[in-house]
This record gives sequence, C-alpha cells and structure tokens, in this order.
Amino acid sequence: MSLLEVASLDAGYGELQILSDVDLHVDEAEYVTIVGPNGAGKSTMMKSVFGLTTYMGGRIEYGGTEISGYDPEQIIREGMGYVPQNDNVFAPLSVEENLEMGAYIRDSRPQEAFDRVYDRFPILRERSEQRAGDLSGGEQQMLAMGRALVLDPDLLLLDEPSAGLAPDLVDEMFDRIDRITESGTAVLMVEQNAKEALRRCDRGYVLVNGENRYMDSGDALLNDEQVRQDFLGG
Ligand SMILES: Nc1ncnc2c1ncn2[C@@H]1O[C@H](COP(=O)(O)OP(=O)(O)OP(=O)(O)O)[C@@H](O)[C@H]1O
Repeated sequence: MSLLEVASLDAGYGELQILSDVDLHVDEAEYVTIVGPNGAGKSTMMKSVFGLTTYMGGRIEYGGTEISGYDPEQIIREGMGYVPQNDNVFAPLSVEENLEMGAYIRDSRPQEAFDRVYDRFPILRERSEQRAGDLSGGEQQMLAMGRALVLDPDLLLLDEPSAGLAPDLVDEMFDRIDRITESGTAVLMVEQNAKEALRRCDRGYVLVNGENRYMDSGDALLNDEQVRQDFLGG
C-alpha cells in the first residue's frame, strides 16, 4: 500500500486553480522526485500535500487516513515533515531553539530526538548555541531538514533542497538525502537540478502546467528522448 496517495487533486490559491487532476503516490521508504519547468506547480504540489494551499477537489490519503483539507499541524501529527524552499529557519533563534520549534507539538523536550538529528548532522551539534541566521546556506538547509526530522516522520517533503547552495555543496546535500532515504524515511522532493535528482531517486514525475505529464523510474525518465529534449536540456 502507498504511504501517500494523491488522486485527481485540484488545488490552488484562493480562487486561482494551479493543479488539475494530479495523481501521485509515494510508497513506504520510497524516494520520489518531481521535476518540471518553472511555474509548473511543483512547489504548489508540495504545499498542497502539506495543507498549505486551497484544496479544491480530489483525495489525499496518508498512511491510510484521508487528509484532504487537513491543516499542517494535523498533517505533522500524522507523521509527515516539510522543508520549504525559502526562509526555512528561524533566523533570530539558536540552532537548538529551531529544533525545539520542530518538536513543539510534543509535550516534552525530546533530547533523544535532538541527539538523533545531531548524529546525522554533527555540525549542528557544534553550532547548537549559535544564531541560525548566522549559519552558512548549507548549514541552514541541514537545520531545516533536522527540524523536520525531529518528529521522525515517515515521509519528508523537500522543496528544492539544493537551491542557493554552492556547487561543491550540492553533491553533499544529495548524499545526505540518500542517507535519509536509506534509513527508511520516504522522501518526496522537488528539484531544479533535475538530472541529478532523477539519477538518485527511485521514481520521478514530470509536472507541466499543473498536470502530471510523465511518471516512471528515474532512469527511464533520464533515458526518455522526449523528456530529455523538453525538460532536461537534451
Ligand atoms: N501564494 C501564491 N498565490 C498565488 N499564486 C501563486 C502563489 N504561489 C505560487 N503561485 C503561482 O502558482 C504557479 C505555480 O507556482 P509554483 O511555485 O508551484 O511552481 P514551480 O513549478 O514550483 O516553479 P519554480 O520551479 O519556478 O519554483 C505560478 O504561476 C505562481 O505564480
């Protein structure tokens, strides 16, 4: 059974519909990428799964529970994490305070959960008292992921995790995401760096104009002549 099942989803902002009849699924521990041109609706898709857009129709199920129309807090409680593309840390707060924000729906301060995040990203332990806004771009991205991982979600939504990173840090970020998926957390990721994302993922979708145009294994999409020509720069 799929962990996340999206069927015939229509969604947008207020009256403005962006997504039309989108189907998408993510299995347990699966690594799925959404690629597509600018403005295709990729971020809108991620936000819609996480309850941040106007739900207009269709069905979203997560872990067998229908979550269509849920708000983000309810969705977090169902065991999903989300890392937005921009402004994804609380700059004036310390690293550890940012992790605490990730745990706010729990009653206790889960030190063991912070330790798990620190073991995954040791640089965050070193910087735990430092202001998040003073971290490098790559460190902020790790902190944003760490905050979403504090509650040990079954599915992590990542919106352009490599955006704004220096080229030598991009591979490192992809390696970290590989390790997250290897530890059994499913990942649904949007990436501009489409070739590298498709190379690494299990399965991919090509979203165009708010509709899913292609779905196949990452390798099959990379080798599809039409997809290469139209969306991957030949
Ligand atoms: N908050 C919003 N209110 C109204 N329209 C929005 C909002 N956010 C995005 N849009 C519109 O939705 C459409 C899809 O945008 P979206 O950011 O989902 O695309 P994308 O595929 O992620 O693009 P990119 O690759 O450039 O980030 C665009 O036309 C955009 O202008």
